[in-house]
Amino acid sequence: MLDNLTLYEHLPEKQFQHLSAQFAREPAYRYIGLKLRDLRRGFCATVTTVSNDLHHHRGAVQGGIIAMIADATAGYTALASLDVEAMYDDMATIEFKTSFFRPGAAKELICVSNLVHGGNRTLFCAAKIYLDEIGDNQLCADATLTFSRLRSRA
Ligand SMILES: CC(C)(COP(=O)(O)OP(=O)(O)OC[C@H]1O[C@@H](n2cnc3c(N)ncnc32)[C@H](O)[C@@H]1OP(=O)(O)O)[C@@H](O)C(=O)NCCC(=O)NCCSC(=O)Cc1ccccc1
Repeated sequence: MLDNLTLYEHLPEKQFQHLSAQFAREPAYRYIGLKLRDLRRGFCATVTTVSNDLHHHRGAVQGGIIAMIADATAGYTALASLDVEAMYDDMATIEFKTSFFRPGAAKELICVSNLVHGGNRTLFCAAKIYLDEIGDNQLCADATLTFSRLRSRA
């Protein structure tokens, strides 16, 4: 999906299984058809098959849905940035900004996200949403997002 994927380490199997199973169960993601494509340490990629139900009146994907895709993908980037010992901690989005460059007119929306900075309590991520394939001419939206780590009480 990306040329420089080797920059990102694979997660330990049990952390990968836990996060990918949780992603697959997320009700809101299932509702819009958002699927996980890759999950590594500090990196996540997703794909959403666009149905007409996601469209606004001009026939492209509604902006809030695009922002949701960025939030979901970056949220899992943040979760996948944690050490395996902390794999049951969670994240809460506390802020994000999304810039829209092109209408979301596509069969698929591909989102790739990476960790920009991970502190003990606050994690900063970036996300890009592409139309159908990854490439500068296909860039639909760009987001920056901030997450607060919720430590597991278990
Ligand atoms: C937790 C914090 C971010 C910071 O709180 P602080 O500034 O330190 O303030 P304070 O301590 O005064 O607590 C205030 C209230 O916060 C809650 N609460 C606090 N600690 C915990 C905790 N450990 N666990 C659980 N809840 C906790 C609790 O209700 C408390 O109320 P209370 O005092 O009991 O009546 C809070 O502002 C918040 O929940 N904001 C909403 C975030 C949100 O909903 N974002 C959008 C969806 S996230 C998403 O989907 C992204 C994603 C994608 C993919 C994958 C993963 C994620």
